[in-house]
Amino acid sequence: MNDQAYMKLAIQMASATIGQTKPNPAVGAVVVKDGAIVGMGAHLKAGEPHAEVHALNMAGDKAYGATIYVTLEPCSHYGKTPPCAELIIQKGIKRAVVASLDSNPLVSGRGMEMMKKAGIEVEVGVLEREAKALNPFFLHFMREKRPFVTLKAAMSLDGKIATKTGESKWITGEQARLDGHRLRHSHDGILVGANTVIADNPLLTTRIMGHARHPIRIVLDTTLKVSPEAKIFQDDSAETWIITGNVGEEKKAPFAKEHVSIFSLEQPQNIEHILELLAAKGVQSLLVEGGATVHGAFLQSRLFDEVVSYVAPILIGGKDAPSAFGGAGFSRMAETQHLEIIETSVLGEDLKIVSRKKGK
Ligand SMILES: Nc1c(/N=C/[C@H](O)[C@H](O)[C@H](O)COP(=O)(O)O)[nH]c(=O)[nH]c1=O
Repeated sequence: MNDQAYMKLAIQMASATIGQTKPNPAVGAVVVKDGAIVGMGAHLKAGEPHAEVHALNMAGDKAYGATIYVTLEPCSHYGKTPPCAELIIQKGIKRAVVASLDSNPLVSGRGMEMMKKAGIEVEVGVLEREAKALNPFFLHFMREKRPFVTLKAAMSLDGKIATKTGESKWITGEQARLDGHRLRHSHDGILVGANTVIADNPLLTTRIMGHARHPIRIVLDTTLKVSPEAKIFQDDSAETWIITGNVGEEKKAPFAKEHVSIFSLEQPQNIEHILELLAAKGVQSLLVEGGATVHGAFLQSRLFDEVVSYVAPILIGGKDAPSAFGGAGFSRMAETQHLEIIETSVLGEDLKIVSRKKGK
């Protein structure tokens, strides 16, 4: 087996732990000595040993003079566990092959530096793209210090998300809706506007799939006009946050529940401030389910990274039927937001289109 084959194995192990290592990235490591695998491991849970520790423990004294393959640059800072770069040095590893550098500018390259200084032969970039695809949200969050934002919309062929009377159940079929729940599972937070809560009274939990993680439910409601009777406040199977303006304590009182938190912002419609607040609360990825007004605000701010569109082969029509992106919109073609389609798939009778801003 060559470097790529061992790195592929490390990537495969890491891919099996995606979601369970939060807020840490999924990482895999393999230790090879004289052409034989003598240690392998993946980071399993935040606060527990990193992938390199598991692999090196399994290798024991065979680690001396061996090669280690890791999907992410070994950590160089004292977190909950001692730095892996130091452990790699102590164990006498001869060569370190790393797929991708840490994207946190504060530590990027430091682990490599430490190992190089200790005389270890280091190499970066083997299967880098595949390794980065393991943790798009974590890498983005470390680099941009704000959540990775996915805008999700389910629409008709003519781009409508509801009829002119507000009906929307259902536009897309079961498979597309199941896929939408997988998006909920993989994101830390799900955000909707007050109008969606009032119109749909959604639960916003991850259902219709196996072991599911519920994202934190976040409602943008500048004047706190939603009802405390809404499902997301009555149902305590997931946390619910309201981001609002400066509203009086008496308005907040009816929402006082264990799983409900209310955050007031000076500018509750400022997407940048909203994302700063969520980043400070450790939200690394945010799924925005709309509706049109909220999607319009994110479009105007251009602070989003991916758009997931589920398109159903139905025509709704009507100039008063809402399209997926409301708000002011752009007046000139030169201002429009360009994306690139990175994935399409057919789900039942519907089409799923995943687009990203260029260079994401
Ligand atoms: N109307 C459609 C969608 N509408 C999704 C809405 O944002 C809202 O989440 C729904 O009311 C579902 O809420 P709950 O969490 O399941 O209770 N999403 C879809 O994928 N297809 C559609 O046809």
